[in-house]
Amino acid sequence: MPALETLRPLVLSGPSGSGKSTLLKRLFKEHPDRFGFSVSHTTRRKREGEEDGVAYHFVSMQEFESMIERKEFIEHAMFSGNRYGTSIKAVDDVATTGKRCILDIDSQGVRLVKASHLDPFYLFITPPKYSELVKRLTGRGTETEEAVASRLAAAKGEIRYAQEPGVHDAVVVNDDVDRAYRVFEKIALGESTEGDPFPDLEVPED
Ligand SMILES: Nc1ncnc2c1ncn2[C@@H]1O[C@H](COP(=O)(O)OP(=O)(O)OP(=O)(O)O)[C@@H](O)[C@H]1O
Repeated sequence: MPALETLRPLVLSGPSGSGKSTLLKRLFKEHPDRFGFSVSHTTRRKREGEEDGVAYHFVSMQEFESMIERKEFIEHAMFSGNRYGTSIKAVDDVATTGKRCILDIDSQGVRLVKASHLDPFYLFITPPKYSELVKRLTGRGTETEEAVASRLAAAKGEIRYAQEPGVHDAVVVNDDVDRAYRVFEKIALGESTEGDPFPDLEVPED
C-alpha cells in the first residue's frame, strides 16, 4: 500500500496557459496507474453507451439537491438546465483504488476546496513571467483574440490570489518544461513537497 501522503488529493491550479495540461498529460503517460480524476455527479440524461459511475454518477434532480443540502459537494454548477458537481466522496473513492486524485481547478475551486473537509496538497503552476504567459496563450492558437484577452484578465486574478500567503503548499515554475516536469513529478509522486521559489512575475497594472 502506498504511503498516505501519496494518496492525499493533489489540487493543481494556475493561470490558463501556465502549462497544467502539458504537465498532467506527461504525468499520466509516464505513470498511468498512479493517478486518477474523480467521477462527477450530473442530473443530465445518460447517453447511449454511458455507464453509471464511469464518466459520471447519474442522479435525479431530487437526489442531487439532497446531496447539496447534506453538503456533500465540494463544488457544483448548472449548465443548460443540468446540474454537475464534484463530491467529497468521489475524490475519496479515487484513493480507495490506490491512486492519487488530481483536481485541476481554478482559484474559485481552490476557495471551495478550502471551505470543505478535504485536506489536499495545493500546488500552483506558474509561468516564469507574465509576458511569457501572453506569448504562450497567443502561440497556442486555440483561442480567438477576445478569448485570449479574457483568459489573461482571469490569469491576473489567479496570480493575485496565489500571491496571498499560505494559499499554496508549493509552486512549480514552468520555465523549461523538462525541468518543471521533474519538480512536478516528485511532488505528485509524494517524493518531495519542495517546489520552486515564487517568481516575480512582473504583472502589469490594469
Ligand atoms: N515550459 C514551457 N515552455 C514553452 N511553452 C510551453 C511550456 N509549457 C507549456 N507550453 C505551451 O504553452 C501553451 C499552454 O500550455 P497548456 O495548454 O498546458 O496550459 P494550461 O495551463 O493547461 O492552460 P488551460 O488552463 O487554458 O487549459 C501550450 O501551447 C503549451 O504547449
